[in-house]
Amino acid sequence: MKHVAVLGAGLSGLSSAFHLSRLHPNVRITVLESQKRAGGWVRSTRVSLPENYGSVLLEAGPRTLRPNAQSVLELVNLLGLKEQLITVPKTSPAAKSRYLYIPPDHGTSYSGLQQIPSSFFSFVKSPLSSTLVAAVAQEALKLNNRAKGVEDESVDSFLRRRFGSRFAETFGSAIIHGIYAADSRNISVRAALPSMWDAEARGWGSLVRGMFMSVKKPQGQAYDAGNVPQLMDGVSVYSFRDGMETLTRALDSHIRMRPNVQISYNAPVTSLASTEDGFAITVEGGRTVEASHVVSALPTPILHSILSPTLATTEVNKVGSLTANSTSSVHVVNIVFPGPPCSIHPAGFGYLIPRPPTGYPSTSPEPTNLGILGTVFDSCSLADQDTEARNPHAYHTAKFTKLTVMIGGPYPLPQLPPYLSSTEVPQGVDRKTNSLPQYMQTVLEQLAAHLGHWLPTPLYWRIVPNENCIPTLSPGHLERVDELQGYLDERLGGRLQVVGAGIGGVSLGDCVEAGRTVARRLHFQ
Ligand SMILES: C=Cc1c2[nH]c(c1C)Cc1[nH]c(c(CCC(=O)O)c1C)Cc1[nH]c(c(C)c1CCC(=O)O)Cc1[nH]c(c(C)c1C=C)C2
Repeated sequence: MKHVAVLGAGLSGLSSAFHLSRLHPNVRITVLESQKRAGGWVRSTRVSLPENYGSVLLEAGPRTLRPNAQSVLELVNLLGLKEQLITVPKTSPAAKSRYLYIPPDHGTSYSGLQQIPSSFFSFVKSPLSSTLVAAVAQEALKLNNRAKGVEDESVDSFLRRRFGSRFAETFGSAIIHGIYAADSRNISVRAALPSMWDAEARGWGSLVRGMFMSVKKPQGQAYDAGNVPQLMDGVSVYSFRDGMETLTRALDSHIRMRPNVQISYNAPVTSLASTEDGFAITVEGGRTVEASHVVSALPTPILHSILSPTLATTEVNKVGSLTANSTSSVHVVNIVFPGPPCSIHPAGFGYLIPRPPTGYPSTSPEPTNLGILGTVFDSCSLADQDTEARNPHAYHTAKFTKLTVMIGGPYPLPQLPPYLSSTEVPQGVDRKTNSLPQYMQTVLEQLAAHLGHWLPTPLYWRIVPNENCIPTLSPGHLERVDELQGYLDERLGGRLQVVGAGIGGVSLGDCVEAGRTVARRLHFQ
């Protein structure tokens, strides 16, 4: 019997195991996960609030999905999750109103929270419009300035080349903070913005021209999504009543029930060696698993560390690209304030903060600047996760407001306080000093400065350190992936497949799609 070992039970590993078990019911599948749970960076927790505030659903990682990822809609259908969906309409403020926070020392004539123009009214009002209009108008008239033979470049250099430096520094750097928590000068444009790269080529050097030219859409694959795509009509983003972990928990439970799948938790892989007819996989503690095929959904540096010691010196170079990308670490700070969202922040998605004009500090953060990348106004999109806030007028009437501050990425990470949540602070300490840890005091001071007003003492807060959570897909990434997969296919006959955020893209949709594709790519004679 053929036996596939899936390494890692984050979303990519779970999706691989799910689709493998569906497509190949006669193949044995073993999932090896280093942690005590599946789901990787997707973690949703319901926390009880003090007094009579009820409970709140908090996300430590990704919080929303976009409806364009067909492979995720398929999972929603196949796993029976339709009843648990929470959708955010395109007409809601959370979809329409997005902000940039421009610090006073940014070198612009305007500062503070500025709405990114999305309607005629906001366009007339927003000082950002002048930067946008000038950049877009000039781009359409600019000659082709992509140097011959250039196969990739950074998002920053691409946007600078086409839209000018102000646009790249203000919008480009902020968007890349929101997706990769990284410096836009280190992110591959072909990996991050492939449609823009293609539009430039299509429009004889102009993205704006290229956007107006029709593209032949590739024949869509058939996804078994039932009526879920119809439920997504007019939807901007979506999640689930019990948070994003609904998806990974459902995958985990489904896979565990399949007769051909076995999942081992607390089973970190320490070595992966190819043998005559497959692989010998060593798990911490000494257990060896023999498999005919391997799907690695591990972070690429970890795959490198378990694979390279088993290779000959000449071969180690060939898999060197597994360590070519660095990773970003982010402190996710969930805060719950008493009072309705309208008393805390403007209606909208949240805000992103561009890169400082002087660049990122290289040493530990200044006491007054923790390196905030942006803030998400969770109550505006995900209030339905919290019973007490679930009503159409929640923005004005909810008892509490939840938001998330994102810290770190290209900034040096601040030192964590001794207590990582308000419930961990020993009662005596809190009562005596009646104060928050310095870290949280600074977060609240900075947040108040961004929002332009005083903030009440939070009902609850927690800091979740996410070490190395997002790979920085640097220029040349796609080419390196092609070379790596080519080498592995040639050397191992396609029996080792590599998936995951560090290979096929960092969005949840990318991860699910990669698992689906790998199950179709593996052939068992
Ligand atoms: C831990 C923090 C994360 C930051 N980025 C990601 C995580 C998990 C991953 C990520 N964020 C977005 C995407 C794009 C995919 C997509 O939805 O198409 C990815 C891969 C976009 C995004 N960023 C934030 C939110 C709420 C979203 C969701 C979609 C949307 O409505 O646009 C907020 C946010 N994430 C990070 C920061 C610094 C930040 C700041 C507001 C880092």
